[in-house]
Amino acid sequence: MTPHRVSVFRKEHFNAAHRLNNPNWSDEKNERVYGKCNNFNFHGHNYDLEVRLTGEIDPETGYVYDMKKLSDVIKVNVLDRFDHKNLNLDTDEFSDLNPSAENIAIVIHDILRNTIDSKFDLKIRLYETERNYVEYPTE
Ligand SMILES: Nc1nc2c(c(=O)[nH]1)N=C([C@H](O)[C@H](O)COP(=O)(O)OP(=O)(O)OP(=O)(O)O)CN2
Repeated sequence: MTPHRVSVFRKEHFNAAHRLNNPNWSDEKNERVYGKCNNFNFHGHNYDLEVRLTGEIDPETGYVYDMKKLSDVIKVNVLDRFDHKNLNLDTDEFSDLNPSAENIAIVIHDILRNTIDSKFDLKIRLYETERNYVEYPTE
C-alpha cells in the first residue's frame, strides 16, 4: 500500500515583548510606519504558535511524528529561548532584526528546520494577536 502523507499539528504559546523600529529611519518615520508598535519602551504580545509537520505515516507506530516529541522539541528550542523575553534586548536573533511577526515566524522555522529531519515538511503559523497572523513558508 502507498504510504499516506498526513500533517500533524502542535499548538504552543509564548509571551514576549518587542519594539518595531528601523534604526535607519528618523523617529518621525518610525512612528508614522509602525505607530504604537514603535513605542520606545516596548510592548507585549501573547503569541500563539502552530507548527505543522507533514510526512508519511510510519506503519509500525501509526505516527507521522510523535506529537509529544514535537512538543518537547518546540519547548527546548523555541519557548525556552523566547518565552517571557524582550525579543529586541534579550535575544541574539532579534538584536539586529526587526521582530515583526513575519521575521519571528522565519526565525522559528529556521531553528526548528535545523532540528527536525528534512523528510518532514515544516510550516509555521504565528498569531501575534487573535486577528493578526502569518505563515511561513507560504506554499
Ligand atoms: N505585516 C505586519 N504588520 C503588522 C505587524 C507585523 O508584525 N507584521 N505588527 C503589528 C503590531 O505589532 C500588532 O500585531 C498590531 O496590534 P493591534 O493593532 O493591536 O492588532 P489587534 O489585532 O490586536 O487589534 P485590531 O483592533 O484588530 O487591529 C502591526 N502590523
